[in-house]
Amino acid sequence: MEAKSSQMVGKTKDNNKVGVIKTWLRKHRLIFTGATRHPFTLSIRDGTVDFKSFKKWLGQDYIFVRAFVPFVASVLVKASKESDDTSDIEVILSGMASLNDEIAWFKKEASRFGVSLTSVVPQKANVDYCSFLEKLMSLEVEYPVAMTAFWAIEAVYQESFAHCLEEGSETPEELKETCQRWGNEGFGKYCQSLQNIANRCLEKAPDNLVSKAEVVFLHVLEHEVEFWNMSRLEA
Ligand SMILES: Cc1ncc(CNC=O)c(N)n1
Repeated sequence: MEAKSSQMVGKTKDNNKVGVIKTWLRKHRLIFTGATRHPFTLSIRDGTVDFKSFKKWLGQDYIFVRAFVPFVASVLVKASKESDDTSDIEVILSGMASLNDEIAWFKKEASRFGVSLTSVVPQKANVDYCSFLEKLMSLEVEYPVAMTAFWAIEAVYQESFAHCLEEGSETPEELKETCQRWGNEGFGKYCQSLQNIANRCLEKAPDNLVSKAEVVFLHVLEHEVEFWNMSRLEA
């Protein structure tokens, strides 16, 4: 088999076969694993999680999700203008619909855990992540770049929480619903659809856009790690 450098970017033969995103996942595997196998989610999986940490994450994530809605709406607008495939809209719209359920779920879950969502103060990592989203909402950000960010944001949660439901995990009963929300098979398929859309866009995109999207992907991973880090109680 011909060895191809994993550093090769752009339209190599390999990219066209496995997709740009797969090549990035290989190239940046350690960083991706840092986001999807974080000590916080691993502590959920092994049952040692501190519920205070969980509550802290819950309150912060509610704020994030509220900011995520207009971001997804901005991706929808870009798709309606720039996409050559009408099914993109349907996938993005289904994501928006689940965010509607998700907001209701956060409210229910917060009351179950005694977290007051109206008094949550956004922490620095959250503010930083939300302003990153804000920048991506700009009309100047191209559809393939925004789509890559969208996929990466969803994929980190999917991979993280699916791991908490795998055979051998000892996730506490009270947290299984949370893990199900992002770790279920349907959410996995939705993330795969987002990845397919991003791949298709990236394959047609000029090299400079592909590089830009790769940088955005890495930024998402950094923000996700910082976001999980917030659940540390001393933070
Ligand atoms: C910080 C963060 N990243 C990704 C997600 C998952 N997307 C929507 O729920 C989330 N809830 N929070």
